[in-house]
Amino acid sequence: MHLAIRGVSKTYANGVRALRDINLDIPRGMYGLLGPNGAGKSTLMRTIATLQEPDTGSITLGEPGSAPDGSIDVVREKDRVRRTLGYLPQEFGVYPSVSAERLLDHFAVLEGFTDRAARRRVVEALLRQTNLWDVRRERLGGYSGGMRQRFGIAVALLGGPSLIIVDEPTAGLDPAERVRFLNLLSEIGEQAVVILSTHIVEDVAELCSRMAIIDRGEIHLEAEPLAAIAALRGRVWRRVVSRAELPDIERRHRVICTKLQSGRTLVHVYDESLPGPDFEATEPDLEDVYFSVMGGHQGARAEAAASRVIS
Ligand SMILES: Nc1ncnc2c1ncn2[C@@H]1O[C@H](COP(=O)(O)OP(=O)(O)OP(=O)(O)O)[C@@H](O)[C@H]1O
Repeated sequence: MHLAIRGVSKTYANGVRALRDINLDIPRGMYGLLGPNGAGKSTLMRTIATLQEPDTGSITLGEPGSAPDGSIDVVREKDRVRRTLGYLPQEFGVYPSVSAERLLDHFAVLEGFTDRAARRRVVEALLRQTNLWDVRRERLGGYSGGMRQRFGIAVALLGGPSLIIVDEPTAGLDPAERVRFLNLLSEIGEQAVVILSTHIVEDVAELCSRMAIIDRGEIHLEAEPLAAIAALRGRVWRRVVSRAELPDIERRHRVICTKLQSGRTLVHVYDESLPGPDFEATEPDLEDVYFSVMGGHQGARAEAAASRVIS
């Protein structure tokens, strides 16, 4: 499976240009769509999930190289997409007084599992896969945020989708739940196209073999995270500074980001060579890539663009 997005644009009635000429190729596996609040992630996710239409552009789901009639036109053939789509929106409601097992069984009926025995098997398998089997009889209203998200994934997986869209799933999860949720996603990514939309850099760093960075409706980088990090190697320098020194550093250097580390301020700057005697080389990570791109450091951008692989 492969999702091809070509020239997709969307302007809302209030004049906000949420998507500007988006072009992406998304292969099987975990794909991270990373960007800040308001970047256009949900707009793109809802468009791929057939919940809204773009003003222009096309989206195609199919096997790479398959006959054109074997692939699905996502904008025009909504019913076909919905049959093979699992979508976990940013917010979803559950019936708080119903148990996970009953509600999943109900959704399985809607999904077309009319044979009772077959339906029980599917529901059990999904509850086990999402690690909810032991709590299947508890009311959903008592579930934690992470348990709810895993229940959402169980619902999304009914019917064996080949395209799964997960919009900002880890916001608000505690660290243990987050790891459990990401592990579940990576397992699913072995069989399907999974698009994870998030503003959390670590989610993408830990999980995704490919990614795009989106801001203000535009794609600023499409790359393999490891290649994008490698492209920055030798160009990121660190220095511990006092808060008073910071404005001067920001004036004189291309600051990628500042972090607090055990109460001290740590600055990362972008430069082709050692920017000064007080700096030392540091191993770049995906946060450096993200903030370099968002900060518009041209060098970083050009380098990262060179690592771009169009599949
Ligand atoms: N229905 C709508 N009508 C008008 N403007 C909208 C609508 N939905 C989103 N927008 C605007 O479009 C832009 C992109 O929003 P979108 O929700 O797609 O971004 P996002 O990256 O998902 O951000 P967030 O994480 O905050 O949801 C924002 O400026 C937002 O205010």
